[in-house]
Amino acid sequence: MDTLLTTTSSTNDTSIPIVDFRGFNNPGPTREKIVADLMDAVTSVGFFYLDNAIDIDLVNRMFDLSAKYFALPKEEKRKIPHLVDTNAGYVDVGVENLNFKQKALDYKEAFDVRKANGLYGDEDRLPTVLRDEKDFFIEFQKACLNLISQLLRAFAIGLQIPTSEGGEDYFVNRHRFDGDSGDNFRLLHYPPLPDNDGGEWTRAGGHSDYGTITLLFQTDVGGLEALIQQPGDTQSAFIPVPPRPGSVVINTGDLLQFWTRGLITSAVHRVVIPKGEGAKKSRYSIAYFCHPDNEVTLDPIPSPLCKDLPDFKDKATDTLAYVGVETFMTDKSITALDYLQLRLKASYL
Ligand SMILES: O=C(O)CCC(=O)C(=O)O
Ligand SMILES: [Fe+2]
Repeated sequence: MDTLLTTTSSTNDTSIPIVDFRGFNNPGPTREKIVADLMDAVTSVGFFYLDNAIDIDLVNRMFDLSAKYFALPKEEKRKIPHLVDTNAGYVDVGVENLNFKQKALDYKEAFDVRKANGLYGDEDRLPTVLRDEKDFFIEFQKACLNLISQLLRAFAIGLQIPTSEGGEDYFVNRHRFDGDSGDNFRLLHYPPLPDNDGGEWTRAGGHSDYGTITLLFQTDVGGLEALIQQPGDTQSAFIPVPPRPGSVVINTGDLLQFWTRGLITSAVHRVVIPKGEGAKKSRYSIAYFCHPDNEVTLDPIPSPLCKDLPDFKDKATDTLAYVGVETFMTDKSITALDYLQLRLKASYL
């Protein structure tokens, strides 16, 4: 599995912005440039690659562990089934369909760990292979959370949140490290399609992410695509987000879109089955879905950049209509936890 992050795909032919995070921790012109680049990326595309952001050895080790977990017999994995109430446990093939409007089901399996009750979730609901590596598991999640808190600061700076409202700590104060939230750490495996299966499958149906931001680690097998409207184009189209070795893919989720009245985009994305021989290869990915503390609401934030924007309902509804969840928009004061549950209930069988 050491070769997982060596890839022959190229990122040259994608319009996904690439941001170098080196130097973010020192206030000054480099940091200002990084913040401006991030804001450009999330207000246009909602997806970007972040270079020099996380220790890639940790990521490779987590992929090794993930492969070990998914290699377990199905009966073993099914002993800890996913429960929607806690959003934790094993998700079998076809059980979660990220786009319930489309006919094709998601040919993937996943293991979800929640942040409540400690970083590693509910220990008694961790399979032995993961429990044996508890310290590493926590170290990895801490590395993700550390990167996330830097990004949350970057967005608060970029959105010019007034000091009286918490300034650069605005989002960090609502994503407390030890708070209970919908944070979800997810190992994903897209197995090769069996020959002559006859079913109608995709890898992950088109959807937007439900939280604040998502960190996504990919291996050498591509297939991730984001729905984007390029400058000058009248319509959106899916463009590839190929693996970029050493880099993290980051996308902004629905909550940032609601909070900023649509200034920040929550792009619809999907994972398609590669054509030809590629379909015979497993794809592994790892996601850290960052959510605010459960009680935070979807109301707009105090940013001068979005205070005069029209109600974001139309733009947000566009995204949500794609997956069929538009009705709740009449009530923006629902909490992040309510919203998460609404989206989960819509996607699980
Ligand atoms: O596996 C991937 O690359 C993306 C998965 C994804 O978008 C999700 O689980 O929300
Ligand atoms: Fe996603």
